[in-house]
Amino acid sequence: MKEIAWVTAKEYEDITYRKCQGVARIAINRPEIRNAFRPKTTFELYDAFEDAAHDPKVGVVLLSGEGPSPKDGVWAFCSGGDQNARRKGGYRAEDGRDRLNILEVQRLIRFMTKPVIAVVPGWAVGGGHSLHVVCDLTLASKEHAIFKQTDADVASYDAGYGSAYLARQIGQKRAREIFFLGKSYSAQEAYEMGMVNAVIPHEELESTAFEWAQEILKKSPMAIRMLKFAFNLVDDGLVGQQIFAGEATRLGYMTEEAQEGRDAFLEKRPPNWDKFERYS
Ligand SMILES: CC(C)(COP(=O)(O)OP(=O)(O)OC[C@H]1O[C@@H](n2cnc3c(N)ncnc32)[C@H](O)[C@@H]1OP(=O)(O)O)[C@@H](O)C(=O)NCCC(=O)NCCSC(=O)CCC(=O)c1ccccc1C(=O)O
Repeated sequence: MKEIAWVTAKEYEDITYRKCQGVARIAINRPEIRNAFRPKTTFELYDAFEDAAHDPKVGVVLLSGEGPSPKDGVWAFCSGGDQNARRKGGYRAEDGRDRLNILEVQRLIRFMTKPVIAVVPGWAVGGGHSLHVVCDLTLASKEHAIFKQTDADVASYDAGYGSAYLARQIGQKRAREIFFLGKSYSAQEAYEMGMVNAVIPHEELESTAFEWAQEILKKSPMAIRMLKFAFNLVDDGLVGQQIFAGEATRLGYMTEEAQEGRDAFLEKRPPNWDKFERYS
């Protein structure tokens, strides 16, 4: 198996952040508690995703979990909100305020122009399950990935992408079963349901994810972002329309016609539209 020459992009406490050949890899690094996230983790995830979103050299992001746990050797992608940090108004941050800021991370994954691949080496549970759902693609460890929704066990409910969008992926009956019963599903079962793209031998999981990213990087970045937002549009309502239309505006800005509009304003003259085709 070829080693990937990851270079650390930034040091954090709760996550790792690396880059290599157009791919960014962000991983939660709290393996002793199955990579549960506290507000600090989500602040760091947001910061790293923002960097990856705006780095012109990055075209694909991998989201994963470090492991295995030094305590018992078990692998995890993420086990959701850290229940130790949970208070009445959300998850207690270092500033003493209670937050639900994983939802901001979900939106960034959803709305960024680049595909995000969930690389699931072990448990994907609760809010960790929702995180894989919101990613564009999911690759799962054949031996260690387990998918489970425990939200209702701890009186939580991701009522957005984690549940309703999951139902768009695998159907209403299956999604309701996952949430209402909270059973564990293997990578193969998750694949058969349609919420996992491929089941990969654990040893090859990361290299396969990297290869998938390299395949995506061979495609037109414009086509990839238009496709991502086209896939999102129908489920994202007016925000989906806004984002897709924003990309259409970007393409419009690239035309001579749009440049004539800008130039005419700057030159304090009426725009000359006559030279542009009025397409039927
Ligand atoms: C993940 C398990 C199924 C793994 O089981 P197992 O392999 O048997 O390991 P354990 O012995 O249970 O766990 C090892 C160790 O880790 C600790 N731990 C595990 N998960 C968590 C956690 N989420 N928080 C805190 N600690 C955790 C566990 O206590 C053990 O510690 P020891 O000291 O070694 O004993 C199993 O661990 C499990 O079921 N975990 C809990 C899963 C869970 O219920 N997660 C929370 C779901 S709710 C949620 O995620 C909401 C967050 C969210 O996305 C959201 C949704 C909607 C609005 C807002 C939000 C938001 O912003 O939060």
